[in-house]
Amino acid sequence: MAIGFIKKIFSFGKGAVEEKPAPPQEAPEAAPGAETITPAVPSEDLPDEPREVEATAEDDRGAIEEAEAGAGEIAPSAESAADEVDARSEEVEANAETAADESVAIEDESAPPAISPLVGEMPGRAEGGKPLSDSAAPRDDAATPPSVPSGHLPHKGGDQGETEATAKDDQTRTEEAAAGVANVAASPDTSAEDADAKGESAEARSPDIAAHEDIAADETAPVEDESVPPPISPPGGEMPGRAEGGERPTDHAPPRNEAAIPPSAPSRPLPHKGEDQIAAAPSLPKGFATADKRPKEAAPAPQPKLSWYQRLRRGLARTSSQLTGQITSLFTKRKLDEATLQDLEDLLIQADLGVETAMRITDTLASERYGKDVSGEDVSRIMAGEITKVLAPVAKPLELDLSHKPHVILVVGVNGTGKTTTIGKLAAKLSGAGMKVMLAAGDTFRAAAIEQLKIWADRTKSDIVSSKLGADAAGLAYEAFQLAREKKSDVLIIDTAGRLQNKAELMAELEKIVRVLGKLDPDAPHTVLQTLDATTGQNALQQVEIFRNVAGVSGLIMTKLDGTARGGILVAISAKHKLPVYFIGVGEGIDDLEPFEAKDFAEAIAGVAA
Ligand SMILES: Nc1nc2c(ncn2[C@@H]2O[C@H](COP(=O)(O)OP(=O)(O)OP(=O)(O)O)[C@@H](O)[C@H]2O)c(=O)[nH]1
Repeated sequence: MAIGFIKKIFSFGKGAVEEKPAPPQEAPEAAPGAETITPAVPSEDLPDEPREVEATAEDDRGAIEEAEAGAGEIAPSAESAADEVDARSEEVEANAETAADESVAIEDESAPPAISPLVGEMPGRAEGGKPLSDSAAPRDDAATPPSVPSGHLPHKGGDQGETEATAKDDQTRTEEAAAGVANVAASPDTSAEDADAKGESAEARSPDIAAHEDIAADETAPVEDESVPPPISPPGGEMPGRAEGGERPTDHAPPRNEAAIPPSAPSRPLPHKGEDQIAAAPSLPKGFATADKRPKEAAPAPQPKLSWYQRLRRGLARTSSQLTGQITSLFTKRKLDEATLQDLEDLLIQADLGVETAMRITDTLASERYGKDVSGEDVSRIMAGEITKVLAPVAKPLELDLSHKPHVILVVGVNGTGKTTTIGKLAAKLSGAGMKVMLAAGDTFRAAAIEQLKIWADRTKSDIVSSKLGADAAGLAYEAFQLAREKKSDVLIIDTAGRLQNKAELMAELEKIVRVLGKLDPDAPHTVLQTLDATTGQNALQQVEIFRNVAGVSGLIMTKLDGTARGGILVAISAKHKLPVYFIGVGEGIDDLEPFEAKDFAEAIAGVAA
């Protein structure tokens, strides 16, 4: 009986193969030695195109055994449905024949009957993709694919040689086949069993689905609960003004009578759960809203950026506080006499103000207060006045002669004094005013310097001329000048490598740059800017001296006055060299460059209250 049935089942093979070709040809060799059939391989693992199959005899034997076992199981019920099965077999055969016409692969296939029937007995597939075995949960998708592509089946001996199906694939297919047998037997019998199968299917998916449903149920529950009016509306009723976001209580609702307020009266109709939730939300957020509305004193307020003047004052605070502290202690309970004046002069010189400025201050103080009591405030006021007198003549704007096209600015200075940064700041001001600016990366010693200037050019929308590392800086300056002329730039700013003023070779190179520029225009460079680091102190005086001689420095910019500056030196430099001081740097930002103001600077150094 079982054998006869299997034979019939075999005849499904062709049709079934069309739907789901199995790894067939090895099947005949299958011996009842197969011990296990591993869980199905997901359909994705099944090759869509012919691929090498390497089936082991053991696997196939397993498949056969499984199939037989399946058939055996089927037998009792199948007997009663034998006619239907037969009819079904014929149907499938017919389908198989049709498929055979359509598929050469299947025609050629020497699929052994033992396999085909198993595959063919996947009614679900044959009948519209119903899962092979609903109970084969893990297979689901894997079992669903109606067929292994026909190309997967070995057509010829050569194909067999090439086929290398994994044991897993075979086991999968075999398992499917076995399951199919069960289904075939069951389905003709009663549709009730189908229903059962579906029931199983539902059960099979149930773990997942049930889990989802549970979650859904869990999620739904609170919604349901939230939609239950009593817990929500009482707060609304109790605090009508707050519950509904400030809505006034209804006229009929006694303002403070909780019992009189309908427990479930929402402020507006809630057609469905979603809105219910939204409507319910105000009752919860009330607490949160209150929390949100709490003053945000906990969050640290962002520190407002100090003005440039505040930064200047802070930067010069060390100088000024040290100075004023010493001055105050000097003049406590002392009348102004010669010894006191000498002590004051020493203090001012130590503060880098220079001998000349120190003497001006003491002379003025003596003329006003000699033999009288003197307070620290008196000294600070006089000091600020005298420093202002020194600085005022040098506090000049940077003049640009735009008839030059371009006005060439050469920037020089010791390493790290802020040349490149200052160039960026200047470019920002100029291009911001609508001028056409070109930058030249004349610091060819450091790759980082070139990159740094490129970034500044990018930020300030300036043109940039650069060359490779180690290139001749003078040559680059020359080319940049030519290019700036061609492009009709208003201003060309040339960066140079930082160099110590005592390095003769580097200073000679700087000289060469100036000379080369002069070949294109005798007046070029039209401005030679030297940057001075305000934290340097006395050394800055010497720097100016030497750079002025070598490069013809025509103006100064003091940088880093926002740091622990020793600004007194600028007074000494100004008094001695009388070079214009155009700007001061008060930070690393693009806007942290301020025109130099003598009075501000003087008062900051003298510690006069702002
Ligand atoms: N705080 C502060 N830092 C500044 C100021 N100006 C420049 N700097 C910083 O000083 C450092 C050196 O600046 P650069 O512009 O690279 O100096 P440089 O003269 O071009 O340096 P070299 O190319 O080595 O000669 C950088 O970290 C700048 O951000 C300023 O006004 N204030």
